[in-house]
Amino acid sequence: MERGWGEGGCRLLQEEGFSQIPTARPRRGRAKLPEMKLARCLQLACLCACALLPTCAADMFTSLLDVRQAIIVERKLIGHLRTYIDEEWDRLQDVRRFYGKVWRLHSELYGGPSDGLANPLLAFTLIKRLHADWLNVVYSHGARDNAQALRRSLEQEADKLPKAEDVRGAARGLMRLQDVYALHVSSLAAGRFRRASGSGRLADVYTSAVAAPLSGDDCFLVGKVAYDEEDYYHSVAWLQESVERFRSPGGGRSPENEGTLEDALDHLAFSHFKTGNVSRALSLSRELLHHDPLNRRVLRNVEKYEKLLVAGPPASPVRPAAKHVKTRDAYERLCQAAGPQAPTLKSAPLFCDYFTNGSPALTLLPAKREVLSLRPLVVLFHRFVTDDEAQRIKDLARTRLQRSVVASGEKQATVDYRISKSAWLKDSAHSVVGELDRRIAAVTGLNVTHPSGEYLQVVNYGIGGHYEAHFDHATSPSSPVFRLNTGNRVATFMIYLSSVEAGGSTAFIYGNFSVPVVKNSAIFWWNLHRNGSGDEDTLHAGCPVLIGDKWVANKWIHEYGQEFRHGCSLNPEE
Ligand SMILES: O=C(O)CCC(=O)C(=O)O
Ligand SMILES: [Fe+2]
Repeated sequence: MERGWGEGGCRLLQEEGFSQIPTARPRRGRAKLPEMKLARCLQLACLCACALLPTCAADMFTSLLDVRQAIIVERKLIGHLRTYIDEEWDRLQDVRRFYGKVWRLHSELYGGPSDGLANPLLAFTLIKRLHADWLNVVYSHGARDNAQALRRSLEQEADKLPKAEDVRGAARGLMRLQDVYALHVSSLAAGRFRRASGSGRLADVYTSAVAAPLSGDDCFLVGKVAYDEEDYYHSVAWLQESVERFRSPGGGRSPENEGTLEDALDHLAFSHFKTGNVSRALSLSRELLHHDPLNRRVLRNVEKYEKLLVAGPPASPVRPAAKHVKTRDAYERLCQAAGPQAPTLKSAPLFCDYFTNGSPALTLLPAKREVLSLRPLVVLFHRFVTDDEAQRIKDLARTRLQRSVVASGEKQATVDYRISKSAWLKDSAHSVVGELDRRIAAVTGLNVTHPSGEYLQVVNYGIGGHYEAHFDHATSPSSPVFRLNTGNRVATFMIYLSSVEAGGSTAFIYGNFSVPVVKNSAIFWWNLHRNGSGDEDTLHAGCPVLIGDKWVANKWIHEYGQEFRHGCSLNPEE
């Protein structure tokens, strides 16, 4: 929960003389003023409802459980769109019938060899048509009624729709996966999870049964999120993909798109300029002028780029410096290769055994213990819970999940470096919680009843969900960890309640190993030395989940209450 370093502030872009793209661009063909007001009201109504409901669509991207709810919403919308299409289809069939009738009259009777108007019936119907029929067709309420019904059905789901913050969070999740797993962006946009190997060849990191390629507009949105945060390293990569897709046959305009080829070219050009690649900024801006020759801002930029242009190799974008993870390289290496790394294996006398810890509770069914590391001491317990117990715990947590927080001074805060939702379960929630407490007490030999042990914290990760390098123990005396008045968190017992298809390992940065997510197993480690000081070797992280729905449960055990169970010592090495 504690971190030794703070967050960087944010800065407004002020580039002398160059015109950046205005941020609030109107979206084509959508949300005219009254509708915008309605959408705003709906958002406010949702905010009020969210304050009252335990689970709401807020921060949907931070938990896969909430993303699953979005599937239900979209399924409903598909039904409403089907009805709309059917109704509109019938309406257009009627319009077509009217068109056919009038067209036939003109080609066969009015324009024919005999004078059609000589027939008073034809003269009458012409007068009537022009007085009423045409107006009824042209000013029909059918189209409006159908569109209104469709809008109403969307508005009914308003409180369950993702917010701008969710789009940003989901896009940031994709960029995180790109970085931590060194994924090749073109492959990712094509729906494949591949990494460039040393020889430059692409190797599959994960092969998915169904490829889900992204459109030019999908890539535009990811690039735009990066662009808006002045992260031109990511915006260049994603906007380049967007431009290529928008340029390809059939990749152009669609009613559902947020952006166009011109938007992508505009943002990509400026991103290149910002990363020092003026020649690319110039060529893209010229391409943009083909589509939008009178764009004064782009014309001005082209003039300036031409003046700035110097011969020489263009600069390539540099990945933004890590704000949070000082140990980023080690962290990413460990996330990419789950399991013990070579040096640990050679030096440590690691072992596994059946372990009773002298406890009668474990005599008949000993724990399957595997010592993963000696420094820090990390022990894995295989099959610590059953499938049913894991399911029960997740079900209990489901309705209580809230965005996870971390200690920030004396308070708690949501941060980008921990993306998950979590819930606290008391042992009164269900007998299974108390049963797990008893089992944890038996294998650790520690007192885990509240307040010597915190309630069970159940965590569900979101899109690219992770928890960057941190200590579980408090590193500052003002930390909320001390609110229980039972000292610091002396040990952690963490249970994996799910498996994942790829990613999501627990990486011990200084221990130089990572523990893959193995469903129903649990890991235990001491956070404090026996003299009460924090053990820096326990710096650890939850790697981003690449594919899957990761659930863990944390039991944090405090110092007080362990006096006769875990001896103290003045030796700082112990
Ligand atoms: O999810 C993981 O692998 C680690 C989680 C963790 O360290 C925590 O919740 O404190
Ligand atoms: Fe942790």
